[in-house]
Amino acid sequence: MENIYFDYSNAGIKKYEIQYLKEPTRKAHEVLHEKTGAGNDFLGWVDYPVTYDHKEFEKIKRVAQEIKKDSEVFIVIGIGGSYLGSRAAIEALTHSFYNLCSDGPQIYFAGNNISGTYLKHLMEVIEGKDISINVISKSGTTTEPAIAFRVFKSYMEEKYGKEKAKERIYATTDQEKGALKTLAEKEGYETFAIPDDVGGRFSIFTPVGLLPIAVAGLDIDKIMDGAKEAKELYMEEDLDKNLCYQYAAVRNILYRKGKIIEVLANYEPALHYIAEWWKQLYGESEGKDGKGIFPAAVDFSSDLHSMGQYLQDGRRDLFETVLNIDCSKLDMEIKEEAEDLDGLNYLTGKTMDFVNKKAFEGIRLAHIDGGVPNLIISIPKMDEYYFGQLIYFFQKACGISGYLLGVNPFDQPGVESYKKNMFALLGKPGYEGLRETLMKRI
Ligand SMILES: O=P(O)(O)OC[C@H]1O[C@H](O)[C@H](O)[C@@H](O)[C@@H]1O
Repeated sequence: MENIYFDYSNAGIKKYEIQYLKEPTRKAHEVLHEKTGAGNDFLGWVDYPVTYDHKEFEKIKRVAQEIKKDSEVFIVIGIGGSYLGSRAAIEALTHSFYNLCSDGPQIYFAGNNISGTYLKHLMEVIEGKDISINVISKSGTTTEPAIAFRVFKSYMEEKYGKEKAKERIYATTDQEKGALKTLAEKEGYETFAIPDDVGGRFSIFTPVGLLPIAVAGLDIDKIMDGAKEAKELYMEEDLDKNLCYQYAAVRNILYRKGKIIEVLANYEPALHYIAEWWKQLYGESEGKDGKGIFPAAVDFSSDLHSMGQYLQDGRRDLFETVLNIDCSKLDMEIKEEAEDLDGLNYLTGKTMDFVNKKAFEGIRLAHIDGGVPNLIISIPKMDEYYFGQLIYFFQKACGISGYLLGVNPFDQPGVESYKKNMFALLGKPGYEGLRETLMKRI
Protein backbone atom coordinates (compact mmCIF):
# COMPACT_ATOMS: atom_id res chain seq x y z
CA MET A 1 0.00 0.00 0.00
CA GLU A 2 1.23 3.47 -0.83
CA ASN A 3 2.02 5.89 1.95
CA ILE A 4 2.56 9.60 2.42
CA TYR A 5 5.25 11.03 0.20
CA PHE A 6 7.44 13.98 1.14
CA ASP A 7 9.41 15.83 -1.53
CA TYR A 8 11.87 18.61 -0.70
CA SER A 9 13.83 18.50 -3.94
CA ASN A 10 12.85 22.12 -4.61
CA ALA A 11 13.60 23.49 -1.17
CA GLY A 12 17.04 24.72 -2.17
CA ILE A 13 18.66 22.50 0.43
CA LYS A 14 21.95 20.74 -0.14
CA LYS A 15 22.45 17.10 0.77
CA TYR A 16 25.03 17.90 3.40
CA GLU A 17 22.66 20.32 5.14
CA ILE A 18 20.33 17.41 5.78
CA GLN A 19 23.23 15.23 6.89
CA TYR A 20 24.20 17.86 9.47
CA LEU A 21 20.80 17.34 11.06
CA LYS A 22 21.04 13.57 11.23
CA GLU A 23 22.42 13.47 14.74
CA PRO A 24 20.22 16.25 16.16
CA THR A 25 17.18 14.47 14.72
CA ARG A 26 18.26 11.12 16.14
CA LYS A 27 18.68 12.83 19.49
CA ALA A 28 15.22 14.42 19.23
CA HIS A 29 13.80 10.98 18.41
CA GLU A 30 15.50 9.49 21.46
CA VAL A 31 14.31 12.28 23.75
CA LEU A 32 10.75 11.95 22.44
CA HIS A 33 10.59 8.17 22.72
CA GLU A 34 12.43 7.88 26.00
CA LYS A 35 10.35 10.74 27.39
CA THR A 36 13.34 12.61 28.72
CA GLY A 37 12.67 16.01 27.14
CA ALA A 38 10.63 19.09 27.94
CA GLY A 39 6.89 18.45 28.11
CA ASN A 40 7.45 14.72 28.61
CA ASP A 41 4.24 14.30 30.58
CA PHE A 42 2.29 15.14 27.40
CA LEU A 43 3.55 12.37 25.17
CA GLY A 44 0.57 10.03 25.41
CA TRP A 45 -0.25 10.73 21.76
CA VAL A 46 2.95 9.03 20.52
CA ASP A 47 1.73 5.47 21.20
CA TYR A 48 -1.97 6.29 21.38
CA PRO A 49 -2.89 4.62 18.05
CA VAL A 50 -1.92 1.34 19.75
CA THR A 51 -2.52 1.97 23.43
CA TYR A 52 -5.94 3.63 23.18
CA ASP A 53 -8.74 2.37 25.39
CA HIS A 54 -10.63 -0.07 23.17
CA LYS A 55 -13.64 -0.16 25.48
CA GLU A 56 -14.02 3.60 25.30
CA PHE A 57 -13.55 3.35 21.52
CA GLU A 58 -16.49 0.94 21.26
CA LYS A 59 -18.53 3.26 23.45
CA ILE A 60 -17.82 6.10 21.02
CA LYS A 61 -19.23 4.00 18.16
CA ARG A 62 -22.29 2.99 20.16
CA VAL A 63 -23.06 6.53 21.32
CA ALA A 64 -22.53 7.87 17.79
CA GLN A 65 -25.19 5.43 16.57
CA GLU A 66 -27.61 6.58 19.27
CA ILE A 67 -27.00 10.23 18.39
CA LYS A 68 -27.53 9.49 14.70
CA LYS A 69 -30.77 7.71 15.49
CA ASP A 70 -32.38 10.36 17.64
CA SER A 71 -30.93 13.65 16.41
CA GLU A 72 -31.39 15.87 13.40
CA VAL A 73 -28.72 18.24 14.65
CA PHE A 74 -25.49 17.56 16.52
CA ILE A 75 -23.70 20.51 18.06
CA VAL A 76 -20.01 20.29 18.89
CA ILE A 77 -19.03 22.85 21.48
CA GLY A 78 -15.28 23.36 21.83
CA ILE A 79 -12.37 25.56 20.82
CA GLY A 80 -8.80 24.99 19.60
CA GLY A 81 -7.78 21.37 19.94
CA SER A 82 -11.25 20.55 21.18
CA TYR A 83 -12.87 21.11 17.78
CA LEU A 84 -10.33 21.68 15.01
CA GLY A 85 -9.47 18.00 14.56
CA SER A 86 -13.03 16.76 14.22
CA ARG A 87 -13.93 19.67 11.98
CA ALA A 88 -10.88 18.96 9.81
CA ALA A 89 -11.91 15.31 9.44
CA ILE A 90 -15.55 16.03 8.76
CA GLU A 91 -14.77 18.68 6.15
CA ALA A 92 -12.06 16.62 4.47
CA LEU A 93 -13.91 13.32 4.40
CA THR A 94 -17.61 13.98 3.98
CA HIS A 95 -19.65 15.65 1.24
CA SER A 96 -18.68 19.27 0.51
CA PHE A 97 -22.24 20.24 1.47
CA TYR A 98 -22.64 17.67 4.24
CA ASN A 99 -25.23 19.58 6.24
CA LEU A 100 -27.50 19.94 3.24
CA CYS A 101 -27.45 16.39 1.99
CA SER A 102 -26.33 13.92 4.63
CA ASP A 103 -28.64 11.20 5.99
CA GLY A 104 -27.09 11.76 9.39
CA PRO A 105 -27.55 14.68 11.74
CA GLN A 106 -26.48 18.12 10.59
CA ILE A 107 -23.31 19.06 12.45
CA TYR A 108 -22.64 22.56 13.74
CA PHE A 109 -19.74 23.91 15.75
CA ALA A 110 -20.15 26.39 18.58
CA GLY A 111 -18.09 27.74 21.45
CA ASN A 112 -15.15 28.57 19.19
CA ASN A 113 -15.84 32.31 19.25
CA ILE A 114 -17.58 34.84 21.50
CA SER A 115 -20.10 36.08 18.98
CA GLY A 116 -23.70 36.50 20.06
CA THR A 117 -24.68 36.91 16.42
CA TYR A 118 -23.26 33.49 15.58
CA LEU A 119 -25.08 31.80 18.46
CA LYS A 120 -28.38 33.53 17.71
CA HIS A 121 -28.15 32.54 14.05
CA LEU A 122 -27.30 28.96 14.99
CA MET A 123 -30.32 28.81 17.27
CA GLU A 124 -32.52 30.00 14.43
CA VAL A 125 -31.19 27.25 12.18
CA ILE A 126 -31.80 24.45 14.69
CA GLU A 127 -35.24 25.62 15.76
CA GLY A 128 -37.76 22.77 15.84
CA LYS A 129 -35.13 20.07 15.28
CA ASP A 130 -34.07 17.24 17.57
CA ILE A 131 -30.67 18.03 18.98
CA SER A 132 -27.75 16.36 20.72
CA ILE A 133 -24.75 18.18 22.09
CA ASN A 134 -21.14 17.25 22.67
CA VAL A 135 -19.39 19.74 24.90
CA ILE A 136 -15.64 19.26 24.76
CA SER A 137 -13.02 20.90 26.95
CA LYS A 138 -9.89 19.28 28.31
CA SER A 139 -9.39 21.84 31.05
CA GLY A 140 -13.12 22.19 31.52
CA THR A 141 -12.62 25.87 32.24
CA THR A 142 -12.24 27.53 28.83
CA THR A 143 -14.48 30.58 28.59
CA GLU A 144 -15.73 30.36 24.99
CA PRO A 145 -17.16 26.81 25.12
CA ALA A 146 -18.36 27.35 28.70
CA ILE A 147 -20.46 30.36 27.64
CA ALA A 148 -21.87 28.53 24.61
CA PHE A 149 -22.67 25.48 26.71
CA ARG A 150 -24.48 27.58 29.29
CA VAL A 151 -26.68 28.89 26.47
CA PHE A 152 -27.37 25.47 24.95
CA LYS A 153 -27.84 23.73 28.28
CA SER A 154 -30.72 26.01 29.18
CA TYR A 155 -32.06 25.80 25.60
CA MET A 156 -32.08 22.00 25.83
CA GLU A 157 -33.64 21.96 29.29
CA GLU A 158 -36.39 24.26 28.13
CA LYS A 159 -36.98 22.20 25.02
CA TYR A 160 -36.82 18.69 26.48
CA GLY A 161 -37.12 19.16 30.24
CA LYS A 162 -34.13 18.57 32.53
CA GLU A 163 -34.35 14.76 32.56
CA LYS A 164 -34.63 14.24 28.81
CA ALA A 165 -32.09 16.99 28.07
CA LYS A 166 -29.37 15.24 29.99
CA GLU A 167 -29.75 12.16 27.80
CA ARG A 168 -28.83 14.32 24.81
CA ILE A 169 -25.78 15.99 26.29
CA TYR A 170 -22.36 14.33 26.08
CA ALA A 171 -19.33 15.79 27.82
CA THR A 172 -15.75 15.10 26.78
CA THR A 173 -13.32 16.34 29.39
CA ASP A 174 -10.62 15.50 31.92
CA GLN A 175 -11.22 12.25 33.77
CA GLU A 176 -11.05 13.90 37.19
CA LYS A 177 -10.90 17.66 37.35
CA GLY A 178 -12.34 20.86 35.93
CA ALA A 179 -15.65 22.66 36.05
CA LEU A 180 -17.08 20.66 33.15
CA LYS A 181 -16.28 17.35 34.87
CA THR A 182 -18.00 18.53 38.05
CA LEU A 183 -21.01 19.78 36.11
CA ALA A 184 -21.28 16.59 34.03
CA GLU A 185 -21.17 14.43 37.13
CA LYS A 186 -23.73 16.50 38.94
CA GLU A 187 -26.11 16.56 35.98
CA GLY A 188 -25.51 12.93 35.05
CA TYR A 189 -24.29 13.41 31.47
CA GLU A 190 -22.61 10.59 29.60
CA THR A 191 -18.91 11.48 29.65
CA PHE A 192 -15.81 10.65 27.65
CA ALA A 193 -12.35 11.03 29.13
CA ILE A 194 -9.41 12.86 27.61
CA PRO A 195 -6.19 11.19 28.73
CA ASP A 196 -4.04 13.35 31.03
CA ASP A 197 -0.95 12.89 28.90
CA VAL A 198 -2.50 14.02 25.61
CA GLY A 199 -2.60 17.79 25.08
CA GLY A 200 -5.53 19.45 23.30
CA ARG A 201 -3.85 19.94 19.92
CA PHE A 202 -2.71 16.30 19.92
CA SER A 203 -6.11 14.91 20.92
CA ILE A 204 -7.83 14.19 17.61
CA PHE A 205 -7.56 10.39 17.99
CA THR A 206 -9.13 10.51 21.45
CA PRO A 207 -12.89 10.88 22.03
CA VAL A 208 -12.36 14.63 21.50
CA GLY A 209 -12.09 14.07 17.78
CA LEU A 210 -13.58 10.64 17.32
CA LEU A 211 -17.10 11.11 18.68
CA PRO A 212 -18.05 13.96 16.30
CA ILE A 213 -16.23 12.18 13.48
CA ALA A 214 -18.21 8.98 14.11
CA VAL A 215 -21.48 10.92 14.28
CA ALA A 216 -20.66 12.22 10.79
CA GLY A 217 -20.76 8.59 9.64
CA LEU A 218 -17.03 8.24 9.12
CA ASP A 219 -15.12 5.04 9.78
CA ILE A 220 -13.05 5.67 12.90
CA ASP A 221 -11.51 2.18 12.74
CA LYS A 222 -9.88 3.14 9.47
CA ILE A 223 -8.67 6.45 10.89
CA MET A 224 -6.98 4.56 13.71
CA ASP A 225 -5.53 2.04 11.24
CA GLY A 226 -3.94 4.89 9.31
CA ALA A 227 -2.59 6.45 12.50
CA LYS A 228 -1.21 3.09 13.62
CA GLU A 229 0.52 2.54 10.31
CA ALA A 230 2.05 6.02 10.54
CA LYS A 231 3.22 5.29 14.07
CA GLU A 232 5.12 2.25 12.74
CA LEU A 233 6.45 4.04 9.65
CA TYR A 234 7.81 7.00 11.57
CA MET A 235 9.50 5.02 14.33
CA GLU A 236 12.65 4.85 12.23
CA GLU A 237 15.33 7.03 13.84
CA ASP A 238 17.45 7.31 10.70
CA LEU A 239 16.66 10.63 9.00
CA ASP A 240 17.45 9.19 5.58
CA LYS A 241 14.64 6.67 5.99
CA ASN A 242 12.04 8.71 7.83
CA LEU A 243 10.01 11.14 5.68
CA CYS A 244 8.26 12.58 8.71
CA TYR A 245 11.58 13.50 10.32
CA GLN A 246 12.78 14.88 7.00
CA TYR A 247 9.85 17.30 7.05
CA ALA A 248 10.87 18.38 10.57
CA ALA A 249 14.53 18.75 9.60
CA VAL A 250 13.83 20.64 6.37
CA ARG A 251 11.61 23.12 8.22
CA ASN A 252 14.40 23.65 10.70
CA ILE A 253 16.99 24.25 7.97
CA LEU A 254 14.74 26.72 6.18
CA TYR A 255 13.97 28.53 9.43
CA ARG A 256 17.67 28.99 10.11
CA LYS A 257 18.02 30.51 6.64
CA GLY A 258 15.46 33.18 7.48
CA LYS A 259 12.38 31.44 6.09
CA ILE A 260 10.30 32.21 9.11
CA ILE A 261 6.84 31.72 7.60
CA GLU A 262 5.52 28.38 6.39
CA VAL A 263 2.55 28.61 4.08
CA LEU A 264 0.55 25.40 3.89
CA ALA A 265 -1.19 25.34 0.53
CA ASN A 266 -3.96 23.05 -0.64
CA TYR A 267 -5.83 22.64 -3.90
CA GLU A 268 -9.02 21.15 -2.46
CA PRO A 269 -11.47 23.31 -0.49
CA ALA A 270 -12.21 20.32 1.74
CA LEU A 271 -8.71 20.60 3.20
CA HIS A 272 -9.24 24.08 4.60
CA TYR A 273 -9.79 22.86 8.14
CA ILE A 274 -6.83 20.49 8.06
CA ALA A 275 -4.80 23.66 7.59
CA GLU A 276 -6.63 25.31 10.51
CA TRP A 277 -5.86 22.30 12.68
CA TRP A 278 -2.22 22.31 11.48
CA LYS A 279 -1.89 26.02 12.31
CA GLN A 280 -2.81 25.35 15.93
CA LEU A 281 -0.54 22.32 16.11
CA TYR A 282 2.55 24.14 14.90
CA GLY A 283 1.72 27.62 16.16
CA GLU A 284 1.17 26.58 19.76
CA SER A 285 3.94 24.01 19.74
CA GLU A 286 6.72 26.14 18.31
CA GLY A 287 5.84 29.80 18.74
CA LYS A 288 7.54 30.49 22.05
CA ASP A 289 10.67 31.92 23.68
CA GLY A 290 10.88 34.46 20.86
CA LYS A 291 11.23 31.68 18.29
CA GLY A 292 9.26 29.60 15.82
CA ILE A 293 8.04 29.41 12.25
CA PHE A 294 4.78 31.33 11.76
CA PRO A 295 2.29 28.84 10.30
CA ALA A 296 0.06 30.35 7.64
CA ALA A 297 -2.27 28.70 5.15
CA VAL A 298 -3.78 29.35 1.75
CA ASP A 299 -6.52 27.63 -0.25
CA PHE A 300 -5.62 27.41 -3.94
CA SER A 301 -6.57 28.39 -6.44
CA SER A 302 -8.94 30.81 -4.60
CA ASP A 303 -6.19 32.56 -2.68
CA LEU A 304 -3.98 32.95 -5.73
CA HIS A 305 -6.34 35.76 -6.57
CA SER A 306 -5.73 37.44 -3.25
CA MET A 307 -2.41 36.21 -1.88
CA GLY A 308 -0.74 35.10 -5.12
CA GLN A 309 1.00 38.42 -5.66
CA TYR A 310 2.61 38.39 -2.23
CA LEU A 311 3.66 34.77 -2.48
CA GLN A 312 5.29 35.35 -5.86
CA ASP A 313 6.81 38.71 -5.26
CA GLY A 314 6.66 39.90 -1.65
CA ARG A 315 9.25 39.53 1.13
CA ARG A 316 11.29 36.38 0.68
CA ASP A 317 10.99 35.09 4.21
CA LEU A 318 8.52 32.32 3.52
CA PHE A 319 8.43 28.79 2.21
CA GLU A 320 5.51 26.82 0.84
CA THR A 321 4.37 23.34 1.78
CA VAL A 322 1.81 21.90 -0.60
CA LEU A 323 -0.63 19.38 0.77
CA ASN A 324 -1.31 17.35 -2.32
CA ILE A 325 -3.94 14.66 -2.89
CA ASP A 326 -2.77 12.42 -5.74
CA CYS A 327 -6.18 11.12 -6.71
CA SER A 328 -9.16 13.43 -6.30
CA LYS A 329 -12.37 11.91 -4.95
CA LEU A 330 -14.58 12.95 -7.85
CA ASP A 331 -13.92 14.54 -11.18
CA MET A 332 -15.69 16.23 -14.08
CA GLU A 333 -14.94 16.47 -17.76
CA ILE A 334 -14.89 19.82 -19.56
CA LYS A 335 -17.21 19.68 -22.55
CA GLU A 336 -16.89 21.23 -25.98
CA GLU A 337 -19.12 24.22 -26.84
CA ALA A 338 -20.27 24.78 -30.39
CA GLU A 339 -19.34 28.45 -30.16
CA ASP A 340 -16.04 28.85 -28.34
CA LEU A 341 -16.94 32.26 -26.93
CA ASP A 342 -14.99 31.81 -23.68
CA GLY A 343 -12.02 30.36 -25.56
CA LEU A 344 -11.98 27.23 -23.44
CA ASN A 345 -12.47 24.60 -26.14
CA TYR A 346 -8.78 23.78 -25.97
CA LEU A 347 -9.64 22.08 -22.68
CA THR A 348 -12.29 19.83 -24.22
CA GLY A 349 -12.08 16.33 -22.83
CA LYS A 350 -9.77 17.38 -20.01
CA THR A 351 -10.96 16.98 -16.44
CA MET A 352 -11.19 19.49 -13.61
CA ASP A 353 -8.56 17.51 -11.76
CA PHE A 354 -6.24 17.70 -14.76
CA VAL A 355 -6.61 21.49 -14.79
CA ASN A 356 -6.14 21.65 -11.02
CA LYS A 357 -2.95 19.58 -11.21
CA LYS A 358 -1.60 21.75 -14.01
CA ALA A 359 -2.34 24.80 -11.88
CA PHE A 360 -0.36 23.14 -9.08
CA GLU A 361 2.59 22.38 -11.34
CA GLY A 362 2.60 25.86 -12.88
CA ILE A 363 2.29 27.66 -9.55
CA ARG A 364 4.97 25.50 -8.02
CA LEU A 365 7.48 26.38 -10.73
CA ALA A 366 6.54 30.08 -10.62
CA HIS A 367 6.99 30.20 -6.85
CA ILE A 368 10.29 28.33 -7.02
CA ASP A 369 11.46 30.85 -9.63
CA GLY A 370 10.24 33.61 -7.32
CA GLY A 371 12.51 32.35 -4.53
CA VAL A 372 9.98 30.40 -2.46
CA PRO A 373 11.36 27.04 -1.31
CA ASN A 374 8.81 24.37 -2.10
CA LEU A 375 7.91 21.24 -0.14
CA ILE A 376 5.25 18.72 -1.08
CA ILE A 377 3.43 16.35 1.22
CA SER A 378 1.38 13.96 -0.92
CA ILE A 379 -1.19 11.43 0.08
CA PRO A 380 -2.56 8.91 -2.42
CA LYS A 381 -6.17 9.88 -1.70
CA MET A 382 -8.24 11.55 0.97
CA ASP A 383 -10.00 8.81 2.89
CA GLU A 384 -10.19 7.88 6.55
CA TYR A 385 -7.05 5.76 6.43
CA TYR A 386 -4.82 8.42 4.87
CA PHE A 387 -6.38 11.10 7.02
CA GLY A 388 -5.19 9.14 10.07
CA GLN A 389 -1.74 8.73 8.55
CA LEU A 390 -1.46 12.40 7.67
CA ILE A 391 -2.50 13.63 11.11
CA TYR A 392 0.02 11.38 12.82
CA PHE A 393 2.71 12.46 10.32
CA PHE A 394 2.14 16.10 11.26
CA GLN A 395 2.01 15.38 15.00
CA LYS A 396 5.22 13.38 15.04
CA ALA A 397 7.03 15.88 12.82
CA CYS A 398 5.86 18.63 15.16
CA GLY A 399 7.33 16.96 18.24
CA ILE A 400 10.67 16.42 16.49
CA SER A 401 10.65 19.89 14.96
CA GLY A 402 9.98 21.49 18.34
CA TYR A 403 12.89 19.68 19.94
CA LEU A 404 15.16 20.63 17.03
CA LEU A 405 14.13 24.23 17.57
CA GLY A 406 14.93 23.99 21.26
CA VAL A 407 11.50 24.64 22.72
CA ASN A 408 9.02 22.64 24.77
CA PRO A 409 6.59 21.64 21.99
CA PHE A 410 3.91 20.51 24.42
CA ASP A 411 3.01 23.57 26.45
CA GLN A 412 1.35 26.86 25.53
CA PRO A 413 2.18 29.37 28.28
CA GLY A 414 1.58 32.33 25.96
CA VAL A 415 -2.11 31.55 25.60
CA GLU A 416 -2.63 32.38 29.26
CA SER A 417 -1.70 36.06 28.85
CA TYR A 418 -4.77 37.06 26.90
CA LYS A 419 -6.99 35.00 29.18
CA LYS A 420 -5.74 36.79 32.29
CA ASN A 421 -6.35 40.20 30.71
CA MET A 422 -9.81 39.18 29.53
CA PHE A 423 -10.79 37.84 32.96
CA ALA A 424 -9.50 41.00 34.63
CA LEU A 425 -11.42 43.26 32.26
CA LEU A 426 -14.57 41.17 32.68
CA GLY A 427 -14.32 41.54 36.45
CA LYS A 428 -13.71 37.88 37.32
CA PRO A 429 -13.13 37.50 41.07
CA GLY A 430 -9.43 37.11 41.88
CA TYR A 431 -8.22 39.44 39.10
CA GLU A 432 -8.90 42.79 40.86
CA GLY A 433 -5.26 43.96 40.94
CA LEU A 434 -4.65 43.28 37.27
CA ARG A 435 -7.96 44.93 36.41
CA GLU A 436 -6.85 48.15 38.08
CA THR A 437 -3.53 48.17 36.18
CA LEU A 438 -5.18 47.43 32.84
CA MET A 439 -7.95 49.96 33.27
CA LYS A 440 -5.34 52.72 33.51
CA ARG A 441 -4.03 51.72 30.11
CA ILE A 442 -7.37 51.67 28.32
O1 LIG B 1 -10.03 21.85 25.66
P1 LIG B 1 -9.85 23.12 26.37
O2 LIG B 1 -9.20 22.96 27.71
O3 LIG B 1 -11.14 23.90 26.47
O4 LIG B 1 -8.84 24.02 25.55
C1 LIG B 1 -9.12 24.46 24.27
C2 LIG B 1 -7.93 25.19 23.69
O5 LIG B 1 -7.75 26.41 24.34
C3 LIG B 1 -6.60 26.72 25.05
O6 LIG B 1 -6.54 28.07 25.28
C4 LIG B 1 -5.29 26.17 24.51
O7 LIG B 1 -4.38 27.15 24.10
C5 LIG B 1 -5.48 25.17 23.41
O8 LIG B 1 -4.33 24.38 23.34
C6 LIG B 1 -6.69 24.34 23.65
O9 LIG B 1 -6.83 23.38 22.63
